[in-house]
Amino acid sequence: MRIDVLTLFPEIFTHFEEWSIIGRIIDKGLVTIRKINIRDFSEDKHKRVDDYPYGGGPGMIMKPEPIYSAIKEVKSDNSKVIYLSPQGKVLNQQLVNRLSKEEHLILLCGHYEGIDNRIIENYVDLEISIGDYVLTGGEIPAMVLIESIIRLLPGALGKESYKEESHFNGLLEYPQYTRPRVFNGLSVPEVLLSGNHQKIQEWRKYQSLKNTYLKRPDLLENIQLTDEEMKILKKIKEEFDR
Ligand SMILES: NC[C@H]1CCC[C@@H](CNc2ccc(C(N)=O)cn2)C1
Repeated sequence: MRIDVLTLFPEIFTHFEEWSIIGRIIDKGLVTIRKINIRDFSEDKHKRVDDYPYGGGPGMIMKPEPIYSAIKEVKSDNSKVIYLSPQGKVLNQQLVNRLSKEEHLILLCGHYEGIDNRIIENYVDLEISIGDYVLTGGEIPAMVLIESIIRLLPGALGKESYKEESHFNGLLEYPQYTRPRVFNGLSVPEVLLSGNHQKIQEWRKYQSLKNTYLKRPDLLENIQLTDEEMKILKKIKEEFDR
């Protein structure tokens, strides 16, 4: 997979590319990430990339030409141009899974008050939001998007491979514990020390359903539960809906 990030602040991505899992996935050659400085595509002698908004109003707007030239430079037939913005489709694992199958992603990071709408309307394939809040630039949302996607690439997660649950099968994860057995007088649930894998699996499924029902019941609307899971959920509702 190829990812090109169009940004005015390429330096923010330097450590990101070397950091932890991202660096390892890049070193494995599973993805190449390029930082394209939009300012390099500004034609005017002052290298302007922004200008005052038509119709007045606060702040500056990113000019369309430099962005268009940058997109044209990197775009090919199999490219998807993604603009990170609060107006985008809110990112979830389903969308991440879908994007992880793409060959070439071009991530456009906006800044200031916005980018000229003619870019969004005519050259952006997909607007994505990482959540309902506003940031100064699209760079951090771009990093969130990149990490969520590339960790799914085949071979990305080696020994630290994820379990199905943490891979977000739609339910929230069960509680996790490690040594010591007793910490500040708090001990680990006995079942996890029993070595009884059937019981451990049942306990974990119960905990996932309980966590999801108590913390994010909305997620349960979009999941097809098995008969077994429905039975467990019914028990949980009786227990907690007193
Ligand atoms: N002023 C609105 C808009 C103008 C153009 C630049 C964006 C960058 N900021 C972002 C980008 C994305 C998100 C998100 N939730 O994914 C939040 N913030 C902000």
